[in-house]
Amino acid sequence: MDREANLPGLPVTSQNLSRVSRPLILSSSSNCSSSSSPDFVRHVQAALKRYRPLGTMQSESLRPRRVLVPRREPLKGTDKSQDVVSLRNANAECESIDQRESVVAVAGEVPDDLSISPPSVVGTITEAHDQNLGPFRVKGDQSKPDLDLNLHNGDVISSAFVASQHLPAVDGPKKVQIALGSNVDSQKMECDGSNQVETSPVNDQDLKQRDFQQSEMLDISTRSNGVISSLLANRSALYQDQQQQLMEFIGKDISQSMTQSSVVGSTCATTTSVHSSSAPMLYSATYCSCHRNSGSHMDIEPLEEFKANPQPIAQGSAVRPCSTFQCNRGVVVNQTAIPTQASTSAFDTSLVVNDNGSLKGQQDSNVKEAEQSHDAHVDHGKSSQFNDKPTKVKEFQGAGSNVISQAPSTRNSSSNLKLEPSKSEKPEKALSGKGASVRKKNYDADLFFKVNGKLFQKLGKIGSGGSSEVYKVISADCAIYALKRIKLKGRDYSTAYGFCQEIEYLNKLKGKNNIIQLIDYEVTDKTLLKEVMSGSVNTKDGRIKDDGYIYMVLEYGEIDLAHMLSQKWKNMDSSNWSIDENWLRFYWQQILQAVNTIHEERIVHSDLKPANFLLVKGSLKLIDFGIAKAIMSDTTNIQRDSQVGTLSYMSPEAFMCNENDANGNMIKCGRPSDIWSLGCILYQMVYGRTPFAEYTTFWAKFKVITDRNHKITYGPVSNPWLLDLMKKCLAWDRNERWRIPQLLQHHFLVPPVSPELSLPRYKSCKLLQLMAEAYGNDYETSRLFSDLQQILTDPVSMLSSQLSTPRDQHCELLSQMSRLCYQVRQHIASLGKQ
Ligand SMILES: Nc1ncnc2c1ncn2[C@@H]1O[C@H](COP(=O)(O)OP(=O)(O)OP(=O)(O)O)[C@@H](O)[C@H]1O
Repeated sequence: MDREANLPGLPVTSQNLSRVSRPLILSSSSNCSSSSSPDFVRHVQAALKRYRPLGTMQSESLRPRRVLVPRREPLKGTDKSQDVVSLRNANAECESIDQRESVVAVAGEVPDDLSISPPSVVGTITEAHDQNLGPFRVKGDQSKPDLDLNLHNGDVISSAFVASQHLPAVDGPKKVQIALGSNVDSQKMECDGSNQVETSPVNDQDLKQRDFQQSEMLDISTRSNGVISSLLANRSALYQDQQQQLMEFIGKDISQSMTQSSVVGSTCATTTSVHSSSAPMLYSATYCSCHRNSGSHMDIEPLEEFKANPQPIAQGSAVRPCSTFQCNRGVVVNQTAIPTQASTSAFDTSLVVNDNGSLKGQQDSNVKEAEQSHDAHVDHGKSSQFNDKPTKVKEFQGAGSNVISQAPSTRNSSSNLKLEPSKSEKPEKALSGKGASVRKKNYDADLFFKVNGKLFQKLGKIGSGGSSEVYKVISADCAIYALKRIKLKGRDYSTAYGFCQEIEYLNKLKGKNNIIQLIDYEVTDKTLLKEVMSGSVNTKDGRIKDDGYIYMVLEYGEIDLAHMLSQKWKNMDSSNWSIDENWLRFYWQQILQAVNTIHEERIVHSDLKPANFLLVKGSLKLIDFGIAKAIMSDTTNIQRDSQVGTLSYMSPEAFMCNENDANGNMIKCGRPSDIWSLGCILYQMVYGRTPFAEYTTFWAKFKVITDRNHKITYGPVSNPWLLDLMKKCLAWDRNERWRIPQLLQHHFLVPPVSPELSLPRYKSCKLLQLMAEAYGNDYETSRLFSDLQQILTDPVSMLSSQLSTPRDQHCELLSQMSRLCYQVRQHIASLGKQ
């Protein structure tokens, strides 16, 4: 497809030159014809008349088509001849990319209650992770130079063509025509074989295929239908309306220049031409917005200062391959709506990209929804030039150091790049309940999250929990994070408070290296956050009606324990499995340490399960404090309104929370409840299933777990200390469960030396020494002695911080001692009988 050979070069005219300085390159047909090749314009008009009946606009917009016809024009004051620049799409590349993209969401959660080696689950996550780790290259049509993408499976992938290699040396301004189809499934769009960027004369067919999707965009065809003047008037009005909004938003007096731009916009009317010396930037915009939203229109508009002070652009400043950057691990990231240095290129600063990536022809109607959900295809109104530009520049210039700049891409070049203001610059409602202000998105919400003004590009969905979606994202400085997004709308207030509390806990736990670290967060409903943070939470009835999200930027974890476990079991030959004790010790200790950290902070997690331990750079870290509770200073338990947790890991008291026990005391949850959950996790690590996995319904589980006489079955294990450890955690009576400091000293983690060698340990207690000499070879007796020894010699480590007063703690120690003495007595007695 070398149609560029056929593209007639435009004659170099003074009008062409002057158009370089025209800010909004939205010249009317008449302007076009006067300022450009008359033949060219006639072509355009003829084509539009023939192929753009108004009624077909939407249906035609279904077609993701074409067309980049960048045309070089000389700079003002230069005498360089025009060149035709061709940009190509590579459908093969698109296919590759999209195939990978379809794998994005594979890393979902595995069931909490993992049974041994469920292959499908294991396979899914493993593949996802493996693939994530393995960058691959997508080579497209070899005839098309330099498509060289490093991609991550599961990532939202942006391709980058090295446009500069498609382009002749850029000597002057370029004219670019880009058509983006829309209304098409994005993947289909991107793979659509017709999505070729053709370099061609602007012929009828091209124009026919050009998609003018947005009603407020001036469509040339409407002009051809004789309504141009009214549309122009509308357009001008709309544009002024936008300006008004912007002015309100940024509070600046830009009325004069805005008026000017409005005038320019309206008189220039619509054309799909961009004249700039910085064509790469245009491509960059094209490329960016085309990513995923292949069917998008893009409106490009010059920045205000450019309009106000049109300058020809020096070539050197024009070619700034900054639209995409390649970050570590081969992730290609585009820098979509991120203009670079404002000062260097008038074209840069002139870009306003409206990426109306609606899939099914939705326009304004879907904006609200799209804004609510970044997953939806979104209309991206970008008004960066007026107020957000400095921020954006600041935000992303920081990325430079780690970035391998690439020339702009034409990958998704089925763009319809329109150079006019558009109503599609959708306002983004500030999501606060009251006083919602209107601001405009200056980024592609389909590709980016903005948290506290910082952009994070989506690389893929990691998983979703009961209440959230978690994405892998990359920041401007190329750091990978997990971004947890919780939708507030429709939730009851207490749940929403809980989510905000998670932020509170994570803030409190900052710097603790076995807790996932919160990098940044934003609660769009400021009132809600304020209430939680100030502790003035009055549980309101009803549900949250306003759109609102909680965004949490977190350290990124490679894999969670649930998936590690299923992988482990998958790798074992199930007929001949035996647990790897060192592996178990290694991770069990980390689990204990993580939970110890929060217990020391008087936080009960309440939802401990393998999926909530993440492997971050080789260490397990605890996540998901969504239902965690702080223990009030005057108690050892937390108050819960309802049963919470994940069934398979819920303690008996969590099931019976707030009920009365046999003595009429209210059953409460506290740290022992977490210990029970840990016992379930340990059990699962040992046997590959949770202790009550065979009871599948809620009621069956409820019944058996709350039955104190139910005996948990333990399969044989080679190490009796391991068995003992599980029993210590899964004692039905919460007072009998060991606390974490004890568990960290348990002989499974700290194996005892042989009885003879351990005798000196008992030196401090003659009674124990005597007993150990007599019965030390018996496993159970030596275990009991060991526990007794610990209470006697190191009671401090046994003190439970859950007990508020020293007296309670002493009583508890004595109770434990008497229980142990009783057990020793019983056991020794039984030995005599054997
Ligand atoms: N920091 C992170 N890094 C990588 N993956 C993460 C991270 N945080 C969460 N995930 C993944 O997302 C999943 C859901 O996260 P999380 O448990 O925090 O959400 P949730 O909505 O609170 O879920 P739940 O239903 O368990 O309460 C996790 O199981 C994990 O696989």
